[in-house]
Amino acid sequence: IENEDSQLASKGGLNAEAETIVHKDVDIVEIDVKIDTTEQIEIKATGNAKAAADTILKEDDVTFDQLYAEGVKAYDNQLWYSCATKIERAIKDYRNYKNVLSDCRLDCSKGVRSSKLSNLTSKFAEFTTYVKFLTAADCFRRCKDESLTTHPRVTEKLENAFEKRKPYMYLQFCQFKLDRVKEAASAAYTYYLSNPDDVDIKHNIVFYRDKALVKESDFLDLEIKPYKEHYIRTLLAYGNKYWKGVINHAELCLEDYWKQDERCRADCEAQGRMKGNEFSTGVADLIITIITCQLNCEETLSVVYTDPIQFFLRDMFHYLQFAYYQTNELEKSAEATATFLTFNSSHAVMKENKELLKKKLGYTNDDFIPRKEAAEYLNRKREMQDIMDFINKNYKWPDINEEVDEDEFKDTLDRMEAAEAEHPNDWITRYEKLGMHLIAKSTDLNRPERFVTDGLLKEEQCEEMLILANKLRGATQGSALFDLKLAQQQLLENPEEDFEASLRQFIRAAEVVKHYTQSYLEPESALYFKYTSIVCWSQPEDSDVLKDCYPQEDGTCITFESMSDELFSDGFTTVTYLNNVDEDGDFLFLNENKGVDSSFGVKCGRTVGFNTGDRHAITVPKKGTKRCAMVFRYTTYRSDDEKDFKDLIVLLHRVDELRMGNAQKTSKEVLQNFKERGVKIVKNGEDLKGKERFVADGMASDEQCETLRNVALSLSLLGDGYGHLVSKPSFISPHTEHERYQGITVYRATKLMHQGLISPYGLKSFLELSENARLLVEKYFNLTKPLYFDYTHLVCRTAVDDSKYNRQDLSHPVHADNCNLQPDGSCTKDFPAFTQRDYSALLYLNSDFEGGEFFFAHANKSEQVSLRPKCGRLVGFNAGNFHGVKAVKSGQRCALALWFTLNPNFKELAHIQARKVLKQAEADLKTGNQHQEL
Ligand SMILES: O=C(O)CCC(=O)C(=O)O
Ligand SMILES: [Fe+2]
Repeated sequence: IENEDSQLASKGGLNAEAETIVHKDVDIVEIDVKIDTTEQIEIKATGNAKAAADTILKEDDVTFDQLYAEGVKAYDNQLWYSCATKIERAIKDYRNYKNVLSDCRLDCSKGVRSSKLSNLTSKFAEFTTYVKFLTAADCFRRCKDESLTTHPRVTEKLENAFEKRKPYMYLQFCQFKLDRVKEAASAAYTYYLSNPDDVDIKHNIVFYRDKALVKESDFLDLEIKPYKEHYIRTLLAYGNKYWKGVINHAELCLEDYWKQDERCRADCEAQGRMKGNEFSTGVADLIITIITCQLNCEETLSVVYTDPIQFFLRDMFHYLQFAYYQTNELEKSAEATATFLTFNSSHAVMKENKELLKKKLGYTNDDFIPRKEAAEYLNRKREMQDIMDFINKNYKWPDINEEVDEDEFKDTLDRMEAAEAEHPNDWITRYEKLGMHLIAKSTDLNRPERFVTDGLLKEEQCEEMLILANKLRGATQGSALFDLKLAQQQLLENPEEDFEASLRQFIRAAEVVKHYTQSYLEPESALYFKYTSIVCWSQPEDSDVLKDCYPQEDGTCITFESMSDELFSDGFTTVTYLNNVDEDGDFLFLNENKGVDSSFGVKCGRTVGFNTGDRHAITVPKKGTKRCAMVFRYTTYRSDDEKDFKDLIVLLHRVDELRMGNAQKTSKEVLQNFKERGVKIVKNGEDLKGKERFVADGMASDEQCETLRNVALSLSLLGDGYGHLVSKPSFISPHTEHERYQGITVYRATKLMHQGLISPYGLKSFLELSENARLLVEKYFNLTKPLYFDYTHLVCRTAVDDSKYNRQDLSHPVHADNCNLQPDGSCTKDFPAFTQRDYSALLYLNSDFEGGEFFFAHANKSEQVSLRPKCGRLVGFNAGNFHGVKAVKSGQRCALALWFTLNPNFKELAHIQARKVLKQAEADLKTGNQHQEL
């Protein structure tokens, strides 16, 4: 029989764990305990009169709250004996108290103990639930009253202290002072297990071991539960190949485990407090807290030392299976096998073991019956998980300001105020969601209107913008400048498409930064561009030119005296960096004494905003390094709006029209051409119940589908280690946790081809299929203006847990691609939707998966018509149509997703670059040249 020996052995017994506690050799001569006693002192608030009375009360009547307070007092007074006994008794009484409560919960829920209300019934359904609560409450209170002679005063703080084993810290010290070193060592160890990060306790343990010479085996966990002890002994016996011992302890471990699990779940009822005064919402939220707590029991109980042990419960059946096999109790071994497999049915080793047992016992599958307790346990766990999955998807969680009661009201107000300060307005919050993160605001930066925000440009946008920076005009004083005048001139001379696209990127980036700035500043009137440029700084040839002046972001260098001391009412500046500068190159906000108020490093996408009159400077980067940024100036006067900016836009349109006009073919011609190549329109708008919709088959061959699928998956083959090249693929789908979602853009694919990780053929297919799709959509809808790629994404969605779950969710919820679908069914064309998208298409690459149908939907999100994807099938539609994707229940669904725009400003630059790179690669292939760096 096989067994993952190494895996089982490496679970680590007592020794392995003990090492982590005591290995650090710290030299301590005197034991040093720091205990903050202030918080315990206030526990004594039971009142002096009562405390005095307690001393004459029978010992049994004193409860842990008082015992603990008295113990701490004795500690303060250095009465070590009293301290040790009081604290020990407090611990015992607390344990007893907790046990009574969970016994009561269990007895009441099992009906072992009845309530005086048990005869109360109602024929009305709505009262049955009430009666159930009433009966349970009555039972619990009576039980508590009967079982506890005196009632402790328990606060949350006190309970936390006991749960975190804080009394053991005192006990440890008092025992030590009484020269009971072994007891002290165990108390210290017990405290350590719940507070493994506590440095003091680690030192003390080292002291006990090295200086007081306490044997490792004498460090006992004084709070250990029987099942944990049996677990440890199971492992020890297993290590010694003492199979009878393994069986004995593993069985005892499980027996106690089931009891502890029941208790743990029952104790969850004490979790959480009811919020608000609305019955249904208060109770419902509480129920969710309870279920969440119950789902955590497995992890809580699997902590034997300081961390949860993975597969603790499941692996007990592995030990049992193996031990029973060794002692030739094959039926029991088979039972353990069956039980293990209910935890994990696809465990390879266990499956092999099962086959072996089948042969030996002449068993069929039906003879493998798991243990009842385990089967029940797992059923319950799955049920709870399903409920919570469903809740997480569909439940309306409380809003912040919903149902606040008096006490909480102030707190809520404070929180709202804080949130308000955090997010100056709603726009900024929305930007944050897009990864644009405000890292410092004016209140942090000492002067009004200053801010620093990260993430305003993506890495690829920076790269594209640097292409423009490379066309910079003459260096004066170490800075060089690119402005829109120069851009226009160059475009006229040489209207290349990639230059055109870079300029469009620049304009778009400028618009984003302007919008962000305006949102942040909330000026009375709108902001207009006054000046837009790209400035790069590097060390000047002659370092003297920077000697008596402060280099500025706009490329100038001025004296401190010529800096303005006043903020302008109508001038604002932003600087958005285009590259990462590792050393130097910092941005500095200055104060009136020439000092630095604050400074920031330079990285792609970071944006600094300030009033144009504000004092600032930069440090010039070290030799050989360039520091580039887009520098924009704004005004609040419309009449000052930058003329160059507008002229450039007009010019770009003209250049584009000219190029497209030359290549235009009629729709009829193009569609005929597609038909001849085997493309068939299989469904039109009428079939699909919507105006601008169609389905075409034959848009890709099996071979092309396969090639594209490989391109889509090439990223995940990379794994880590290419962090500089690819951001980690997002493995969990943004839409559902039941699917993995991997995608690749044209930009990434081009980079990967350059690295030799995707073949030129792969990239070529990617571009060709995209272009065919674009052309078909443009011509099918008979558009009179050219249609451009806006964004192209090759994506696979993979079911992670196969069809085990009866999934209620969608692979992609109903949405439109260019607006925000509102609950009332309307769709608003505003931020953060990609409003520039006019048409969408999906080219499917395979059909060997379950579920995953595409569907068009009504405004209320219900299904209208659905389609099964298959290789070569294309669905094209107006981007305003509502649509979604059903759950991918098993297997992997890959598609080429394409979004198009009629606005040339949003042209996806990556296609143009990719074509260029590909052309070069093909030429190189012919001549046998190596690729050159991008
Ligand atoms: O994959 C599909 O069928 C549709 C995906 C989609 O609608 C989207 O990504 O916006
Ligand atoms: Fe979509």
